[in-house]
Amino acid sequence: MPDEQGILVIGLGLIGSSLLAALRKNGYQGRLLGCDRDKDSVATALEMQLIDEGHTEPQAMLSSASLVVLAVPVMTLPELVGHLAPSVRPDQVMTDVGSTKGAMCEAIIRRLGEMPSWLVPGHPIAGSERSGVSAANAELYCRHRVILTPVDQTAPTAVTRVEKLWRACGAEVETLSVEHHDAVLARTSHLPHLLAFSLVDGLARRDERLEIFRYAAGGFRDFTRIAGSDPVMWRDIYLANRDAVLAALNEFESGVKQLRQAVESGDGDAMLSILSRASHARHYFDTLLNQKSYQAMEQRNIRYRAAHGGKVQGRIRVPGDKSMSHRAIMLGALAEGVTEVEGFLEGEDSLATLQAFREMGVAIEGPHQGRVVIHGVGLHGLKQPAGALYLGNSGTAMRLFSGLLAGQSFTTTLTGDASLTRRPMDRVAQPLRLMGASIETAEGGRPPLSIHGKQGLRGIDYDMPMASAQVKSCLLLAGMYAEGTTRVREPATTRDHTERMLTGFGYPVRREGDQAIIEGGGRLTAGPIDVPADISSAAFFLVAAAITPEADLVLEHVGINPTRIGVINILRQMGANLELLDQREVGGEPVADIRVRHSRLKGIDIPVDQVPLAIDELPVLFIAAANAEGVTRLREASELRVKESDRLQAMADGLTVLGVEHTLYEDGIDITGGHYGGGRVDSLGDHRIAMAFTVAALRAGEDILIEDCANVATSFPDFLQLVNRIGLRVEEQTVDS
Ligand SMILES: O=C(O)C1=C[C@@H](OP(=O)(O)O)[C@@H](O)[C@H](O)C1
Ligand SMILES: C=C(OP(=O)(O)O)C(=O)O
Repeated sequence: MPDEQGILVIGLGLIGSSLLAALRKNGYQGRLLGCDRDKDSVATALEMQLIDEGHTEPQAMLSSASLVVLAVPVMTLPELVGHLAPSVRPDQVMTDVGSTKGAMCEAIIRRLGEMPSWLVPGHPIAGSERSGVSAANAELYCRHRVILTPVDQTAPTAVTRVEKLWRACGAEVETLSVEHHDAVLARTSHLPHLLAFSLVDGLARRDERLEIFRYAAGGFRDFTRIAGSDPVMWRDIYLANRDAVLAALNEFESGVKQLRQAVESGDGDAMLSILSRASHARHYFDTLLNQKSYQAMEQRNIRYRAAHGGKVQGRIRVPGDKSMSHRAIMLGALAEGVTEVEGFLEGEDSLATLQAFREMGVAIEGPHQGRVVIHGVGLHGLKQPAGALYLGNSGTAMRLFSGLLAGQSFTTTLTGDASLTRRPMDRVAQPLRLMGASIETAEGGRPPLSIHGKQGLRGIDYDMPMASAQVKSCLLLAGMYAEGTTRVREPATTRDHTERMLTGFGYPVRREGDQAIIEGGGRLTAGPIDVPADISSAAFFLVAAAITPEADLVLEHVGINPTRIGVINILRQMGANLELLDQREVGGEPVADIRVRHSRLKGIDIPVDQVPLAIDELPVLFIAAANAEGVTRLREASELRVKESDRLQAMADGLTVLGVEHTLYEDGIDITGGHYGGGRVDSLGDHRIAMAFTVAALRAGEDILIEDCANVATSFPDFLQLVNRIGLRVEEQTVDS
């Protein structure tokens, strides 16, 4: 709570009186004072017990408060500040709530010569089309943003006191410069209001009998709700923020022009490209608003509480393969024709890839229940995106994009979240430079990456220093744009989805021993893609069933590409009871239903050739090892240290918490199986670590709390529902951090 000696709110409209209501409700103990020129508003505020004392003259109450909130219209604010300034004491602080800041500050400077140090310009981003003291709402600021725009003269202590005021009402406080605030608000608030006013006015004037209102459907209602707002207030906003509003209007008009052209010429693809980009952006905005996206959730801690024990029984299908989902969008976008994808993974990683192609002008329908339709633009049809492409948490996306963007005629920048920004990108930047690409990285070869177009790539012979399907795929994609032949040699077999899918799209990739070979200058032809369930997601359930007495589980339609089945080979070698049922081939990829039952596991030395084939499944295989008899040894797995987290360290730390005996090495780990307990482990924001420790709870002596699990949404959005469905008891807790 603010430690103010009385808070005075001048202006008892919705904003001012809601602030009073919120302070009252949240337990502010000092005196609340209110002032409004309209004496009825003062009387109502007293009656509603929003204020302890009220008046129609601000001067009369000024000395009784240490903090004053000026909740009056923007146009009258400079005059009021000028009028009160001579009486302000050094211990007093004032703030305002106006929705434009630049013109207000200028007008105050004109009156007073400079901005007073005690005035903190502010703007709560909250409101409603309702107005007046009787609409006061104590929740109005809860989880809403308040933007403060202090200037050079503003006293930092004054800013801190105003921040405290708003935080006490549940608001999130942020600071922006005056100019930045006005430009952002012009786009996000002033422009939409202007459009709503104009649309209703235009339609209503043209429709004498006001038929539109009789037949207006939800769309009209939703779009025009804000046209009911206070006209005087909005006139003042447009007078005050003229230049920024005009700039926003210019951008809007050029967007409408594009859409108009598409409608006029009947260009369905152009329409779809604009509409689907907007629709997706709106849904994305919704998940941010509802705190559903992991990026929004990252601000808070999503914690899993996994009860110890539980059973594993049933028949489930885990979501689509992440590696194939990324590649389906990429090749579909670059193909000629329309690609229909089934089984697409609607996780944040593959959605980031999808969004990036929309930003490069590709029309994509969906995803809807795993179905995506991509209107390919051909190998040379991508358009330069307006800004950097944000690839979230996805190493696969960033590395594969590097290859295909190196072949474009425009320049792009690739960025990602905090985890991706720590991951090594030199492994792709260096060989791409050998092909003639021009790529800049941040220090240490980390993202962001800037990839300059028009470079004229040439094929190379490349010996990969590490077994990485991402590097191999990056170079094969660049190889399509290169002159001559590109050969990539891998030190151990890695997943070959790129090669298979390219071949499926009519672009041949040869295999000679340990080399994948592609010729430049070909083309891709669209075709349907059926993405099987992801064996990396299935792995959590394979281990869950293998370690749990009486378990019997069937996982449907799982991809069992030979370059991905390390987890099956390793578990079988440990003695697991796995059956591959109804093996079949779907769209060039082998698929099976996998039945797993409990059996006694024994420790093994994991064969090194299986490491790349089980690279993402190793964390959960450590849990199998913790439940096996004897020691399981892993070596030559230092790649685990450069994934979403340092997975060797993250797993070792968690195993220590549970009391599982182990020894960590630079490139591996020894784990001795046995009984273990529970405790609080940290996933370090890594989805695979979070899910591995969830599975560990099945055999733990006590519950396991897993911190920082929002990231599970990147690869396995329904994980919690599925584990609970088969018999684990895991609940999600949200902890504000
Ligand atoms: O090509 C791919 O789709 C992937 C390759 C692997 O990475 P590396 O190539 O870095 O080993 C794997 O860990 C990642 O989850 C997906
Ligand atoms: C390593 C992984 O993904 P990426 O490299 O795409 O971030 C993973 O999913 O485990």
